[in-house]
This record gives sequence, structure tokens and C-alpha cells, in this order.
Amino acid sequence: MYIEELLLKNYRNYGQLEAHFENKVNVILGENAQGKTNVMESIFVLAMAKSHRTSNDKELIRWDDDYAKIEGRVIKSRGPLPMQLVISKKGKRAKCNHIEQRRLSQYVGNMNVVMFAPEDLHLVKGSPQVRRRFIDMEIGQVSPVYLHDISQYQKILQQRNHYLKQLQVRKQTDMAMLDILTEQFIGASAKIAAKRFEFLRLLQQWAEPIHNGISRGLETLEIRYRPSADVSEGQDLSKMIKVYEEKFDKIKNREIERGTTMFGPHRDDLVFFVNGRDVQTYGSQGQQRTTALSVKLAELELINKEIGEYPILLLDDVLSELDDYRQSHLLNTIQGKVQTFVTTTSVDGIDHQTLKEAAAYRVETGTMERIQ
Ligand SMILES: Nc1ncnc2c1ncn2[C@@H]1O[C@H](COP(=O)(O)OP(=O)(O)OP(=O)(O)O)[C@@H](O)[C@H]1O
Repeated sequence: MYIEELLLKNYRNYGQLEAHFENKVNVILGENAQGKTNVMESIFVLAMAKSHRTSNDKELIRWDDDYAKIEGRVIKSRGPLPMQLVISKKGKRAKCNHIEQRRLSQYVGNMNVVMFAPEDLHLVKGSPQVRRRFIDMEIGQVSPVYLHDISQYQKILQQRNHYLKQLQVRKQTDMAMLDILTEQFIGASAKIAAKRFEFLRLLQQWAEPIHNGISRGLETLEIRYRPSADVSEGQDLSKMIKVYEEKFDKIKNREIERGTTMFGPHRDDLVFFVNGRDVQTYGSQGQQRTTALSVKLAELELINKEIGEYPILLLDDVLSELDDYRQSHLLNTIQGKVQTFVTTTSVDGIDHQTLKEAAAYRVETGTMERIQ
């Protein structure tokens, strides 16, 4: 799929923007702080209904304005698909094919994107929260049911935490109520954990050979889910539920003492092993970068496998950061099959041939014009 037209109104530093793109590499050139990332972010937000840089939607609205609007015409194998997202102080409204989508979980997934930005190194180096957010967003792109399940899970978690706090300060004493909340929590947890295990197994299948290729056959990559309770891959839901039940039974008193839910998908993590060692602890900068890149390229393949077409690739400020070998590996992988956006302050670090064939745009203080 590719985005053919992008319209922005009051988005970040863009008062008004109308841009047309081609189904190839689109290079967005400009000095610092002119609005290159803002364009990439707007395409990401149009697809995912949330930003990759902030969880505060109000930041997306141009200062002193009340709302921001992003519209896009996406061309899919089945035909054109108009997408629209309006962000106001009251919330978000989304339309797909001119039809209002009451639930964002139904909207997300119609247009698919993969973003690779400097922050993605945090995927390897950062906190478990970053990795959980990554898994949830990516599964959500190919599974609207998952987005629904995760929001249910979060609601139950909140309720359970609230009740545990009340038990902690003795505002409540009814243990039967805790048991009901625990049962609901376990049911929701098992669904999330099972889906995450499955997603990582598929991601690993794609990422392993890609990583091996980028490292010229020198490195193996393994991605493993690290659950906070002893559930494991391949267990059916009823077995997982049993494992959780035993765990929560054992720690009930400690949870009440602490007033919080101590185990579950909100405490799980994933680990990347390069040549058998945890790359977060033992990996070099280069290995961590290769790992993040392999995961992103694997996502392209996984989405293509799941939905039957490649997503749009957004490379924000990263292409010139890659050495020649990694850059050409990436470009060869996407060549001719993935619409790609590349931002850069200078074309110096970008492969000549790619540049010759690309469309190019210049961004300056919230305006964009085509220059090639
Ligand atoms: N809500 C907003 N309203 C108006 N302007 C904003 C808003 N949010 C950010 N900006 C402005 O957008 C500009 C930053 O744009 P962006 O992050 O796209 O930069 P960039 O061109 O990618 O630069 P760099 O190369 O440094 O990453 C800054 O001038 C900032 O002040």
C-alpha cells in the first residue's frame, strides 16, 4: 500500500499542507526543527491514531489552535482508501472510507506503517515499558481484536489495583470481590500473553535470517518473551490460566500488603539475544542498532504475510546513521516493493542510486515543496 495524498490542518507547525507522494522512496530534506519529523509523525498518527513520540495528543495540535486534522488517500491493492483523523481537546474522531469509526480499534489497521526512528534503539536499550508498547502497537496493527483485548485488560488491571489499595488501607475487607477481580484479570492476562508469544514467534522467524544477513552471517538473533509469571509458549489458555491461578493464590497476601497487582502482562518483557547473549547487557552499539533494524525489517515482512501487502516505511533520521553495508542491505530489501519516506538534513550520507530514483521534497518552517 502507499499514501498518495496527505492533507494537514493545524498539525504541529503546519497550518495547512497538501502533499502528493509517489509509490517509491520519498526523501524529505530540511534543516533542523523545520518540520520533517512532523510530516513522518502525521503519517504514523493517521495510521495508528497515536503518535510514536508522545502520548499527549494535545501536543499534536498547532499552538493556539483548537483541533488538528490529518487526511490521507491511501492506495491499497483493493483500491483507494480515504482516511481522516481529527484531534481536538475533547478527543479523537476517525473516519475510514468517509465512515465514522466509533471505536479506534476498528480504525487502526486499515492503513499500516512501520517507523524506524532514533528512538527505536530504546527498543533494545530502554525500559520494558518501551518493549511492551512496541509489541502491543504492532500486534494491534494486524489484529483489531487484540486492541480490544488490551483495553479490557487495562480496565480490569486498574479495577484490581484500586481494590487492592482499598484492602491495603482496610477500606474494604471483602475477599470474595478480590477473587472475582482476580479471575477476570487472569482470563484477560492469558489471552494477552498467548497472543504476544505467538507474535514474537512469527517476528523471530523473519528477524533471524534478516539479522544474519545484515551481520554478514556472523550473528544469530533470538527474540524471547519473558513473562513475569511462569506461563510459557505453546501452553493452551486453560493451562496458562491454571499457572496464573496458582501464582496469584500464593502471593495474595503480599499483593494486599503492597496494594498492587504484582504479576501479569503489564510486568512482562521481551529479550533479544545475539549469539546467545542478551544484547541489552552485552551487545555493542552496532549490535543493538542491527537488532533494532532487523526487527523493523521483520515487521515489514510480517505485516505483508498477515495482510497481503507491504506497509509504508518511515525512516526518520536514521538512514544516514547506518553504515554503507547496513544501508544498502536495507535499501535492497525494500527496493521497488515498499513506499518509503526518508528524512535527512543532508543527502550526503544517502546512497546515490537511491537518491537518483527518489522523489524529493524540501521542508522549511512548516511548508513543503517538491524539488525532484
Ligand atoms: N504543537 C505545535 N505547534 C506548533 N509548532 C510545533 C508544535 N510542536 C512542534 N512544533 C515545532 O515543530 C518544529 C520541529 O519540527 P520537527 O520535529 O519536525 O523537526 P525536524 O525538521 O524533524 O528537525 P530535526 O532535523 O531537528 O529532527 C519546531 O520548530 C517546533 O517548535
